Amino acid sequence: MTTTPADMDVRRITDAELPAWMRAAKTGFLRPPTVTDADVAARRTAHVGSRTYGAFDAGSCVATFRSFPQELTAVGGTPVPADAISNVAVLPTHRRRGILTRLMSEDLTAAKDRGDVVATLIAAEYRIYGRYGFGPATSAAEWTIDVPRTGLDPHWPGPEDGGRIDFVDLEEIRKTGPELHERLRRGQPGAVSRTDVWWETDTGVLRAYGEWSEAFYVAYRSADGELQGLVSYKADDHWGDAKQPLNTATVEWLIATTPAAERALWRYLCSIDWVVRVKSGARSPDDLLPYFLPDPRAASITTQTDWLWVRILDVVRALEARTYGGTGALVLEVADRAGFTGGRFLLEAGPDGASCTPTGRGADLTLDVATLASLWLGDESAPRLAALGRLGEERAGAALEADALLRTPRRPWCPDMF
Ligand SMILES: CC(=O)SCCNC(=O)CCNC(=O)[C@H](O)C(C)(C)COP(=O)(O)OP(=O)(O)OC[C@H]1O[C@@H](n2cnc3c(N)ncnc32)[C@H](O)[C@@H]1OP(=O)(O)O
Repeated sequence: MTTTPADMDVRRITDAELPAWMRAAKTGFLRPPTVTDADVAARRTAHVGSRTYGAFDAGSCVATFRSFPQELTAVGGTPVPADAISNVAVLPTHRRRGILTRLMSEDLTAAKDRGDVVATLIAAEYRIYGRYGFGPATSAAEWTIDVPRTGLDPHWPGPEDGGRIDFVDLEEIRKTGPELHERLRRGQPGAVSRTDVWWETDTGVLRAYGEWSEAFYVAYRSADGELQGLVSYKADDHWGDAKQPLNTATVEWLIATTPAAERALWRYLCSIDWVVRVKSGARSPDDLLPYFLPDPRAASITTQTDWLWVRILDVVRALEARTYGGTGALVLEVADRAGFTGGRFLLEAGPDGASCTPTGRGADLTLDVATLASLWLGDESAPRLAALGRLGEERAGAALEADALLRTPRRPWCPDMF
């Protein structure tokens, strides 16, 4: 007889259950399910501070879910506490019986009780998370650069601006990377905090996710010696029939705190002997990258997708945490089926911040909490959402006013996958 979630044990796992939990997670993600003692030891370290849930049917682990504390940068630079969700999997033998719904409900309820302002995740498929109040809040684009077509001078010996570019070893990355990333994410709406475990995993200290191979790490320092950019990249080994090198360099991540550092690092990647293609990795859709090239068409977008999904758990704190593009007032009627944070709110916003209070005034705009997430980080256009029927305009002109307040001059960006 098919069991339902009500018959199952849905709870935090014990330490002894970690190997079975990992096997279920790998199976759900269609990865070879083998789990070694070394994998378990690494995962145990990686999970410190996490909330690791499982669903058990007659004692065997059939679903996995994990959340951990994170900070998400709001527009204007204030970090808000987030419940970051990852490792969501239900075995194909147990799908579509409501197990994810039960796990999500437990985790979001706990996050709300803890005082997290939002929950965050990167969705495997578009249609999974909207029903739980998540909306796509940032997007990502990946460019492939055809290096010979860029028009860049192949004789380039290094930055013209007095800065320098050097290889960096793993120890140095572990030392300087976190500090540079902190500087970046505090000024980048949509960016999330990186844990020590992230850096240890990236640099091979912690091998919790299977195979690891060392990337090339390169730093850009400005003329006065300040570290302003880091890139991690790998290269393949592809040669043409007539022994021409046709290698592709693939960026694992590139973080930069100034346009000069971005320019220099992309220029560097396009100057490596043997490399004829550079794949940029997931960038902001309005990244400067193509316009660093004399011929921007040499960089074509090869992937464009939604990226960070946000579930607002506290409308008042979320709207008060950010800054706005102008001064104005709007009444928002926010529907939240799950009951965490819906209601009618008066938003009185200005360039330095806002107040958001429950109100009895008539609504200017009506929207679902998931739609508010798409507006909150400044990525979406309110008139576009109105045209799609996702935003109800109760007062003529309110969508345009919302756009002027909420949308940002540069699009938000989350550099991380988690
Ligand atoms: C943050 C992350 O970790 S992203 C990774 C997510 N994991 C995966 O994609 C791995 C493969 N997929 C799975 O493991 C599972 O299918 C899950 C986790 C996506 C869904 O788990 P389930 O237990 O089947 O979900 P559940 O039964 O609670 O579904 C709830 C509703 O969502 C719908 N739904 C669930 N998954 C999907 C999907 N992939 N596409 C469309 N609808 C979906 C169900 O049809 C159901 O709708 P209904 O309420 O109208 O009947």
